[in-house]
Amino acid sequence: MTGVRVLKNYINGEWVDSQTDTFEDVVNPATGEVIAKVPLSTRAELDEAAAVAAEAFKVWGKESTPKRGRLLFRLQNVLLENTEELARLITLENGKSLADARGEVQRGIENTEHAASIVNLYMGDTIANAASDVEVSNYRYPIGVVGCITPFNFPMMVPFWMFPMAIAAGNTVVIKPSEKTPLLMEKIVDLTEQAGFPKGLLNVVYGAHDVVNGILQNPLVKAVSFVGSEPVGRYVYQEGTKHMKRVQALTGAKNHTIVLNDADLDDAMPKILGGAFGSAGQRCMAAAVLTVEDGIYDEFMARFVEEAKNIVIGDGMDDSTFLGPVIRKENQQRTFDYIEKGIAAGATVTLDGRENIPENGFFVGPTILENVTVEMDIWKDEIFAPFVSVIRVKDLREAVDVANTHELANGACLFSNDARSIRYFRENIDAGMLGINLGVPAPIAWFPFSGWKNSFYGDLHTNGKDGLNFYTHTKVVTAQYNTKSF
Ligand SMILES: NC(=O)c1ccc[n+]([C@@H]2O[C@H](COP(=O)([O-])OP(=O)(O)OC[C@H]3O[C@@H](n4cnc5c(N)ncnc54)[C@H](O)[C@@H]3O)[C@@H](O)[C@H]2O)c1
Repeated sequence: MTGVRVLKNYINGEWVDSQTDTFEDVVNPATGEVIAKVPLSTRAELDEAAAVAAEAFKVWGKESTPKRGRLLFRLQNVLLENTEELARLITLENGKSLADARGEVQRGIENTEHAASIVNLYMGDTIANAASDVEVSNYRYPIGVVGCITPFNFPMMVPFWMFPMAIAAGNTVVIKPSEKTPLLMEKIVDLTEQAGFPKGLLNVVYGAHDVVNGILQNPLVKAVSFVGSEPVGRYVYQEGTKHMKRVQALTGAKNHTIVLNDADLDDAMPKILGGAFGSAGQRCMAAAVLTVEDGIYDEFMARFVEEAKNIVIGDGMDDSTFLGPVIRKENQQRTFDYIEKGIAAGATVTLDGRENIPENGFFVGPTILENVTVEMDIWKDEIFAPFVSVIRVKDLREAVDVANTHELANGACLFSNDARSIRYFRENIDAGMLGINLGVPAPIAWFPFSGWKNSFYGDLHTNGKDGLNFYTHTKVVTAQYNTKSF
């Protein structure tokens, strides 16, 4: 393993070599070049990280809420000083354009700010007069060690949905970033050290199935926050709850974007292109299916295809790039296979992502298939690539029915300026995150984020006040003070 840097676990404030004999390549998807090796940490290393975090919790769990908030505000400041370096690191290992990476960094910073702010406001509630002379208070306490498992597609934003809020609430953390994008977490750890994080507060191990099982089965881990694909999220939820953990699992998506006859195409077009092809379609809010109303279909498609053809493909490091690569060669091949599956099932390829792509790296051009039906795999499966399935619908009702047929109901978008249509959409669509005249509604730290049906398993969502609730448990104290005798 000469020449390529090998990442280390981060346990109790120290970088330590993994004793594993299994490593994976960290690859720049724009070039195929191996840029580092990541260990698949052993179960013993995970257990050690959990034990260290449990020890650190004995102190951190008793710290005052202002102190916890201040630590996170310090982290926020350090992050603000390093935004460009963070964005470049995201692009290097994930492939997304620098513009997308910069946006991701901002959202991570906002999540830190939100966690730091909210913790002093929402750690309990009181009813002063619940009954005659009776006061009821709901006190919130941290739950202990939190396990965080994150995906490759948002190596900064998703960890920041989790660990700042967990730490603000008084917990300690073992985080396992995706083995495909581990470099960003290494940088984040450096920044937490600069911010003054105490030893053991945040620990990092790597790997996939074995180490995730370690997190799910270790009795010291009290809650698990997962974001990733549906099959893995389902497993994490089932295995975690089997081991009596509190689990939230945000999983896959197949978001439908509805374009109605009255849509303002000048406004809608760049947003839909961004939703479909931004971050190479590797977003849980990607516009994977377009349902377009009959009356505007031809005009919309003519413009959409023409503009998709003009998208600049290349290394995300180049500021002019709009569409970077997908994460791995297998993902590229899998996407090409879906084009063939679509053709075999009767769909029409309007724009073929196998054509006009750079030779090196794992690129897929903007891909558009028409005449798609809900029986086809290209509609059913989350392809997670710059691949759009288009369905012509007769009206909004049909569009909503199509979207509601899908089990991966993370988000949905509507392009219309008609108030009645907007209300019908909002009231009848079965999805968690809605965009009105927006291609992709970005997660906002101050609001919950999660989908419906199989896009989310668990009870309490990420972000917003729900985030704090997930990382705490309550003591409700009912007290009678007998003040009547005063
Ligand atoms: N709902 C959301 O908010 C949201 C946000 C971001 C990403 N996602 C989803 O994440 C997916 C893309 O990320 P990904 O490809 O990294 O997901 P993934 O499910 O392959 O991996 C997610 C995490 O699980 C681990 N993992 C992988 N295989 C495992 C296994 N067999 N057992 C245990 N752990 C395993 C990975 O190491 C990683 O840390 C997409 O499905 C996307 O929709 C969802």
